[in-house]
Amino acid sequence: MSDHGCPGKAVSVSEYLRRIPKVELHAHLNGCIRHETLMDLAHERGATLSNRHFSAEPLHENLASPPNNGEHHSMYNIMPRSLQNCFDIFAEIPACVNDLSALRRITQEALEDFAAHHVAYLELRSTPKRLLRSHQDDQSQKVDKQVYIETVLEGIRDFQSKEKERFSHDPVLSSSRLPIVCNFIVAIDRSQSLEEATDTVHIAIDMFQRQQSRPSNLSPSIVGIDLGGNPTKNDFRTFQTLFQKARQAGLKVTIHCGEIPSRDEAVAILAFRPDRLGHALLLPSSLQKVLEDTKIPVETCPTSNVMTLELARSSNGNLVHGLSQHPCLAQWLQNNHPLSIGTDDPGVFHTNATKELVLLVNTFSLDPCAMAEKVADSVNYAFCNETLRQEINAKMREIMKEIHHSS
Ligand SMILES: CNc1ncnc2c1ncn2[C@@H]1O[C@H](COP(=O)(O)O)[C@@H](O)[C@H]1O
Repeated sequence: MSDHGCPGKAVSVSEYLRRIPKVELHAHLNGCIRHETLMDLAHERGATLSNRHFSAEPLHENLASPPNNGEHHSMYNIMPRSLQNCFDIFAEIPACVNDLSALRRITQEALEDFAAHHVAYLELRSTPKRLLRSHQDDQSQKVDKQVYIETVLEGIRDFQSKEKERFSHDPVLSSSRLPIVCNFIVAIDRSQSLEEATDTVHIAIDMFQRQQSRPSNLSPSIVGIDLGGNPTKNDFRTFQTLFQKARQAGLKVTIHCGEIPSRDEAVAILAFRPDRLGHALLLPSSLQKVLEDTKIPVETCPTSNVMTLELARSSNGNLVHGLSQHPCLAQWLQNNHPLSIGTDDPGVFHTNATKELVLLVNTFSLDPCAMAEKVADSVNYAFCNETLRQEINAKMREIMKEIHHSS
């Protein structure tokens, strides 16, 4: 171990980055679905998934010339995942996740996967939908969007109590990671109508206000509202008064921004001063300056950005090469802009919370310990209350010390 408490050569950088406690603030529930789960759900529901996007082959077998060194397989990705491909994929998922049991399963598995990568604090987001109670039910039997949110919250609560139970019986587990704490962000899909979005925001405000009357750090909470979905559809300004209303009710706001060049919309988003921004990629330089001056935290998602901006096309899917072409990350890192590092859609982009950090460290030759600090700092941009923030922060620092001692 070196003097400042960071690991020496006892563990590899990727193993060190796997062990450290993480904060995930940008993950879409239906983007987290495991490949096998999607296949199972499609099979059970008689849905057909397109071969182009859901090939059953393991990823590296799709490589034209797979790299020899196994360690580097995960740093390549040549599945077609342009922005359009992503939204084609999202259009196929509702036929598979069409009932509450599927929703329960994907919620449990998403938490399991983040916990396996030592995520200590997670803000999961999802667009509430009208689903069937059971996929065998008649199409007319759909439950409302509030039941969708309640089902996800219940799934989180169940997972957290199972974690608590496991941690109380397993001292090895307790010394290796923290039990995951998860809150929920209600997502608005911008391709939906204003009427649909209004309905969702009203449900979110109503549930949020009821939750305020019985505060608890043990139960998952609705903490914020997000605008996402296909950026070529609609505009933030269509929904702005709704976001204003949500903010007045006390919900935090995060907005997807700059996934395609769209100057006027970006001006309006920045003037609104969201609590966080998703991606913030293709802003004109004058607006990048506004972003940096206002210090609005950015939820950056490295693999997602490389794929949707198609930055690895010329390098046979080499993510490190792709990320080195990122329009703003190098500058944000250099200027110490507030960042959280997210997976976005781990099921779609074949990524996980560890891989995102390895990719960043490899691309920008970062010190892994400085990376760990940056990740821990990002709890400061979480939408949770101060008590919980401080509690998680303190626990993360404590377990980081233990990891440094044993590395
Ligand atoms: C690739 N970058 C992205 N940009 C914008 N929106 C995205 C996204 N990735 C995911 N979503 C949004 O999240 C939904 C899937 O999860 P939920 O059904 O809500 O759980 C997508 O349909 C889209 O609206």
